[in-house]
Amino acid sequence: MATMGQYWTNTGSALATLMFVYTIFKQCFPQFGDYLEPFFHRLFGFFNPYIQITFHEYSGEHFKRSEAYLGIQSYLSKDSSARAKKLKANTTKGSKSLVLSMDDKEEITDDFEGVRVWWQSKKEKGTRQSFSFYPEADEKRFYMLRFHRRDREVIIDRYLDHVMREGKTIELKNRERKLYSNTPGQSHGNNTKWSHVSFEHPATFDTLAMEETKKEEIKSDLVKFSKSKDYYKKIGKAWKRGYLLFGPPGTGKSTMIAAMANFLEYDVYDLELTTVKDNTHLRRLLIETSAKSIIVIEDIDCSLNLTGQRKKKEEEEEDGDDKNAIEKKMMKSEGENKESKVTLSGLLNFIDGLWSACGGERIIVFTTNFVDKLDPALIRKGRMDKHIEMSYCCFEAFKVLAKNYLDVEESELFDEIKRLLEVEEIKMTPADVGENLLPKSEKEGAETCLMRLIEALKEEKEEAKRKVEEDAKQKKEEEEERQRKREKKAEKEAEKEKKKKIEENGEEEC
Ligand SMILES: Nc1ncnc2c1ncn2[C@@H]1O[C@H](COP(=O)(O)OP(=O)(O)OP(=O)(O)O)[C@@H](O)[C@H]1O
Ligand SMILES: [Mg+2]
Repeated sequence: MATMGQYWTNTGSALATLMFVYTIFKQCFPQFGDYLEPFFHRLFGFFNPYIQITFHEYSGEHFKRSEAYLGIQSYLSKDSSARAKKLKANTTKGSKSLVLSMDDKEEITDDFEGVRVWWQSKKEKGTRQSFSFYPEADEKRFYMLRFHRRDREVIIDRYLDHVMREGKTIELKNRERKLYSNTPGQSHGNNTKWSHVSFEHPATFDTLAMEETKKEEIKSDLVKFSKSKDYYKKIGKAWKRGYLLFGPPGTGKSTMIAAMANFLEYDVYDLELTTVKDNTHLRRLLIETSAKSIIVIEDIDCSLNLTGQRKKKEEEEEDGDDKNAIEKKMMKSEGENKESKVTLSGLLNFIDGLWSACGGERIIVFTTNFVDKLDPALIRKGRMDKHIEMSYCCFEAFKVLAKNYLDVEESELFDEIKRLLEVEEIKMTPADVGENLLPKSEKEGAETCLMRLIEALKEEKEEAKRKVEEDAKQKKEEEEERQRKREKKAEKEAEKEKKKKIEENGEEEC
């Protein structure tokens, strides 16, 4: 098959001859020039049935590289690296890897719906006359697309869209993902702004300790969401989804968020509500988030006074450890957010108000240790669409951790661990299980670590037993104390009654 280059050489010489004849003719018979020009144009068109489109690297605005050029570069990178003989390797801003593209004057073909097109990478000298230390800066690069004029419709209507779409997908895949936070250091007036670092958390669903079925369910929910742009449009809903992750500390809520972000290749916005000044500031931060991102609010139960009145009432009825933990968290958050005026309704608007639809393809995640303490309005379905309980380590989750930490899939010690977790129902968080499995020195083998875990589980059992006994003892003491108080009160009442009667009798005698 002749390349476009060869074709062009042949056609080019025919056209050059034609041009030469036309120029001579115009010089000899200038009076006929105007009449014959359209005729010559048609003749040129006859010899050259190919149409060409150029895509320049800089389209003029603020020295910004043209989106179309970058899209084409990404699109062609996959074919170029396989087929072009001369390649250029570039690092693009925000890209995590080298982008390979064809070098200048290289040509590759592409086929689409049975139509063949030719792409060429070209450069031309700029028109600037001044001397430059950087001759390259004076060169204008562009891609040239050529196709037969009979394919015009396919190319204009569908192929260019296809190139842009595919190019964007490759760009997104190559981009360096970011972790944003609204830290007080980055402020604008009184309002904090997003600042970012590159997102490099290694957690994945493979390393996440959780039942396989639950993991699969979450993964397919995420995939369904990420592919449902048209569906959300059809049902008239903004393209976003809310997840509520709840469970005790150390059960993997934050790890799950990282796994979700890595799975979908989304950016993460870690929103610290306590540094948000008011609802307007919250809205501004929302508008500044990009699509394909997860917006996270950790420990929503202790973010601001969102659970306010309801919480106070319930806390009065609360007993035991939960109460102390919440009080501590609330006191901490109250100290932190004296300045913040974000309200519950402001936050609800953030999740599903009119502004929440800008950008699209966003996941909002709340995490909490105390799901029962949250206002039902905040977590109802439609706002937080999926509630995921992160729980203590089960045997299946332990096996994932054993594989991650020790590369062990089978061991005689597994039976004992299974018994402790399933029969004895010992509660240990994946964080604690992981800590026990982590080799503490070069010499420690898998068996030592598994033994340590067994000991820790047994200790945990003893500890739990002791705690139950202590709780029972404390309850008993409290009950005795209450009983003593009741008796004391009754004694006082009786004495009062007696005194009253004596006084009444004395008055009668008088
Ligand atoms: N399900 C899990 N799978 C794998 N590792 C886990 C899991 N849960 C906890 N870990 C390990 O324990 C550490 C703490 O977990 P993580 O921070 O995700 O817990 P958390 O539920 O967010 O806790 P908190 O409520 O205190 O924020 C992680 O660094 C991770 O290594
Ligand atoms: Mg966490």
